Amino acid sequence: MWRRRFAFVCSPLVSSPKSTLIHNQAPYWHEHAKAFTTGNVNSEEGISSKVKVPFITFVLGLGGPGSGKGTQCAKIVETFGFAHLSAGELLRKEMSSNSAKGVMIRDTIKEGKIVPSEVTVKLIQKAIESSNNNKFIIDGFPRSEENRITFEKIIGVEPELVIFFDCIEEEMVKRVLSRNQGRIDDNIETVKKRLEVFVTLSLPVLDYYSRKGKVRKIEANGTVEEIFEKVRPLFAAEKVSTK
Ligand SMILES: Nc1ncnc2c1ncn2[C@@H]1O[C@H](COP(=O)(O)OP(=O)(O)OP(=O)(O)O)[C@@H](O)[C@H]1O
Ligand SMILES: O=c1ccn([C@@H]2O[C@H](COP(=O)(O)O)[C@@H](O)[C@H]2O)c(=O)[nH]1
Ligand SMILES: [Mg+2]
Repeated sequence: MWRRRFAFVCSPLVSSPKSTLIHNQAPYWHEHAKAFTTGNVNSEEGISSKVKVPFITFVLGLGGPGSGKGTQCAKIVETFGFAHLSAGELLRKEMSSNSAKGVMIRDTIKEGKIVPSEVTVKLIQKAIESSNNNKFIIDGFPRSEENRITFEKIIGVEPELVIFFDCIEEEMVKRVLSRNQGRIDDNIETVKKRLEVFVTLSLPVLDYYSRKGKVRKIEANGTVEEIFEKVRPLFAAEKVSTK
């Protein structure tokens, strides 16, 4: 499957001079590219411009819990055909096993803390590998600078676009507490901790991408439709490929 996908993956963005592929790192895509492309790799320069890698969009968890990341990602998927990778969902699936790792994930989520980066990145990596899509919207990740650095080291790509759902705290808390999906972290104690983690660990990620000019802030207090009408133009813009 990986071979087949690599043969068809084609993003004008990543093969342009503006490519955000991180040369000198990129071990993950680089290794696959070497294995599955037909001689376009120049080993001295890293990945050549002809090598295709998936177009990746991150939606960061910088809007905080309940800011509407999952809801808006679902609409982006429906409208623009992205594959939705929710880091939180991947972790929740993994935690349902009673393995030591599952228990560790459960305890971490319950405390509103961040699961070790390697665990989350491996789950994301597996999800990308088993997908037939070539563009991914990653919801709620990276949660910290350490997450970001680990992702870039292992996966070897940077996001084209970072959408920040900026929602007032009162509204976020209200939404989370009425979500009613049985999540172990949807209670006031954990929400307070998650908000703290958001400010101390996730905001620096937003700062990092802001300095690179990648962040688009969406005011996320209105209705789902109102918010999506602000999201839509980001994907219609020339810069973001939805092909
Ligand atoms: N604009 C909105 N207005 C009212 N309710 C909303 C809006 N967007 C999402 N919701 C509802 O709020 C709850 C939280 O939304 P969602 O799950 O999308 O947030 P999230 O940012 O993914 O949160 P988390 O980080 O906790 O996963 C859900 O029950 C969702 O249906
Ligand atoms: O990259 C991540 C994403 C999530 N977590 C943990 O999961 C919960 C819930 O995440 P949601 O995105 O809100 O569904 C989050 O509070 C963290 O405990 C993580 O560790 N790393
Ligand atoms: Mg969510």
